[in-house]
Amino acid sequence: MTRLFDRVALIGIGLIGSSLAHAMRKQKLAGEITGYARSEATRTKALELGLVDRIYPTAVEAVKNADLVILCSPVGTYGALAQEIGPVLKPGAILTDVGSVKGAVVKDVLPWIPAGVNFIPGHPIAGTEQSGPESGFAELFINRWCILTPLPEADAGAVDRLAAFWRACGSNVEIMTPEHHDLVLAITSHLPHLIAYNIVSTAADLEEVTSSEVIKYSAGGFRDFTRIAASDPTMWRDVFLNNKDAVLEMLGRFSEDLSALQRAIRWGDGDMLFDVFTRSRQVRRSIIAAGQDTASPDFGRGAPKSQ
Ligand SMILES: NC(=O)c1ccc[n+]([C@@H]2O[C@H](COP(=O)([O-])OP(=O)(O)OC[C@H]3O[C@@H](n4cnc5c(N)ncnc54)[C@H](O)[C@@H]3O)[C@@H](O)[C@H]2O)c1
Ligand SMILES: O=C(O)C(=O)C[C@]1(C(=O)O)C=C[C@@H](O)C=C1
Repeated sequence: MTRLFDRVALIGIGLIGSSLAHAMRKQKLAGEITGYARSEATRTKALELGLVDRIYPTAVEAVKNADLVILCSPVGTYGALAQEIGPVLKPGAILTDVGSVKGAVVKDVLPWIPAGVNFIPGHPIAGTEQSGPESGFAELFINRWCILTPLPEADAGAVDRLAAFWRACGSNVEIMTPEHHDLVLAITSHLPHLIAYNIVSTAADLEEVTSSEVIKYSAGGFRDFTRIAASDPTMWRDVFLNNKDAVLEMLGRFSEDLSALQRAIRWGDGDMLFDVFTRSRQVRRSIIAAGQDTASPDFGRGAPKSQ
C-alpha cells in the first residue's frame, strides 16, 4: 500500500486511535504519526507500542503540520478540542473524527474550523468493549463500514482522499447526511447498548436478592449483554447526551413494541410471539448472509482490499 498522508495526528489514543495507528503502520499509509494524550502513562505506552513517532501533552503541538488530523476521543470533547487546534491547523489539511454521533459533532466542531481546512466527519462502524491504547489492533476495520458525513460544500478531492484512507484500512465507505447517520445508528448501535446497560444493571440489583446466582448461572444470552455493557462509560455517556432526539425516538418505538410483547405473554398470544421471533431470526440470518457477523471465527480474517 502506498503512503497517503505525510503526517497524521491522532487526538486521543484509545481503542480506535491505537487501531488506526496499527492499521496505518501495517499498510504504510502515513509518513509519520504524531499523537496527543493527556496522561503521561498513555504517552509512554503509545511510544512503547510504536503507535506514534512523537507524542505530545497538548493537541496544538500534535497537529502542527499534520495533513490529516483524526479526533479519536469521546464525542463530548470535540468542541473544545476544535477550538484549541482550529487556529493552528495546516491550510489544506483534512480534519476528521471517529465519533459515534455525527450531527452534534458538526454543530460543535464546524464553528472553529478556518476556511481552507477540510472538515469531514467520519464514523467507523467497528469496535469492541475494550478501551485504551493497548486494546487496538490493525484488523479492526477490515470488512466493516466507515460512514463519512461531509457537508454539501465539502471539497470532493478531500472526501476522496479520506475515503481512500479508510479503504486502505480495510473498510467499505458509505456517504450519508449526519441526520440520517444518527437515526440509523440510534437503532443499530445506541439502543442496543442502552438495553444492555439496563438489563445488566437490573440483574445487578437482583443480585442482592439471588445472592450471586446471576453470575453463577449466567447463560449465553445474558453473557452477550454483559460484553456490550462492559463498554466505556465515558464514551457511551457522551453518545446518549449527543444523540438525544434520535435515541428518544427509537426508544419510544422500542417501548411500544415491548409493551405489545408483554401483552402477548399476558394473554397467551402465541401466534404473535411466534411471528415476532420468526421475523427477528430472519434478520440474524440476513446479517450472516451479508458477511457482517463479527462473532464468526472467520470474520475479518481477510487482508484489506487494495484501492
Ligand atoms: N469503542 C467503539 O466501539 C467505537 C467504535 C467506533 C467509534 N467510536 C468512537 O471513537 C471515539 C473513541 O472511542 P474509543 O473506543 O477509542 O475510546 P477509548 O476510551 O478507548 O479512548 C478514548 C481516549 O481518549 C482520551 N481522551 C478523553 N478525553 C480526552 C480529551 N479531552 N482530549 C484528548 N483525549 C481524550 C482517553 O483518555 C482515551 O485514551 C469515541 O468518540 C467513540 O464514540 C468508538
Ligand atoms: O462490537 C462492539 O463492541 C460495538 O459495540 C461496536 C459499535 C457497535 O455498536 O456496533 C459500537 C459503537 C460504535 O460507534 C461502532 C461500533
